[in-house]
Amino acid sequence: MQSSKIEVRNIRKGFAKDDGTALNVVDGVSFSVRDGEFVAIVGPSGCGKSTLMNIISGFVQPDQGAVIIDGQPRNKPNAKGILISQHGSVFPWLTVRENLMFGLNGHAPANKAELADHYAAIVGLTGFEKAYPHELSGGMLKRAELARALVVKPEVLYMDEPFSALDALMSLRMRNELLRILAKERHTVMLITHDVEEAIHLADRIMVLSPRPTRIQATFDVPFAHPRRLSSPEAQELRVAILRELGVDSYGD
Ligand SMILES: Nc1ncnc2c1ncn2[C@@H]1O[C@H](COP(=O)(O)OP(=O)(O)OP(=O)(O)O)[C@@H](O)[C@H]1O
Repeated sequence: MQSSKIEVRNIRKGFAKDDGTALNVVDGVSFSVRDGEFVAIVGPSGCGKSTLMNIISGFVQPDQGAVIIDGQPRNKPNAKGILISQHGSVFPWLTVRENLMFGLNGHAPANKAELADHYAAIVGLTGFEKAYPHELSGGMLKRAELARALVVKPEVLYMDEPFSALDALMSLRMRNELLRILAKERHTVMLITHDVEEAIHLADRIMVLSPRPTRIQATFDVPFAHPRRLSSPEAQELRVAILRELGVDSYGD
């Protein structure tokens, strides 16, 4: 039997509104993620996806419920799980290499630099190790973010709309890059995305969240081997089924 890497148990979360009433956001969400599994979460805008991800990665405390990682309750972030958010997290005052070295404790400085350059190379940033974030294009910045997350060898990668700021072509390139890296270095991944196609391209399983207060409305396995052909009838059928759950009629199916 495969072990559970992440267990999310009946999470509930609300926020206090200015008028003193409560905004109920997450309304009893439970699921588990296997070690090495890639799970994508899609849901309507504002339903509570980021709140749920922030709770699972330990940045926000739930009002009720628990997150269990490797059998241990999780209530604060740690280096075993890295969150890549849509806002980005590289330090603008550090170079690419320095950003990558930042999270590496317990290594000699020369080893840190070597590791940093290795991961810069993995994401295709060779030659830009000494560049500052403002000198990079949007796509390169996302690569730097990804390298910064991977260099600490996280057991879990939490990705909240990581490629949403990129144009369609660059986003597709980044997905392929991510799949290439994951084929070499297996991580457990949780991805939040608006993009159903992105979820079908990348994930082993896709959970559809309901509108706020959110619950899991449907779960779909993605049983297609990589590399995936998103234009295949099976992938298109899955896309239509997921969009239907999201209340969107798709044409051309
Ligand atoms: N710290 C907070 N304080 C008050 N309200 C919050 C807080 N964080 C989130 N919310 C509210 O919770 C709801 C869900 O927000 P959240 O960002 O989790 O949704 P989302 O599904 O990720 O949205 P989007 O699809 O637009 O990225 C929103 O109505 C938001 O205003």
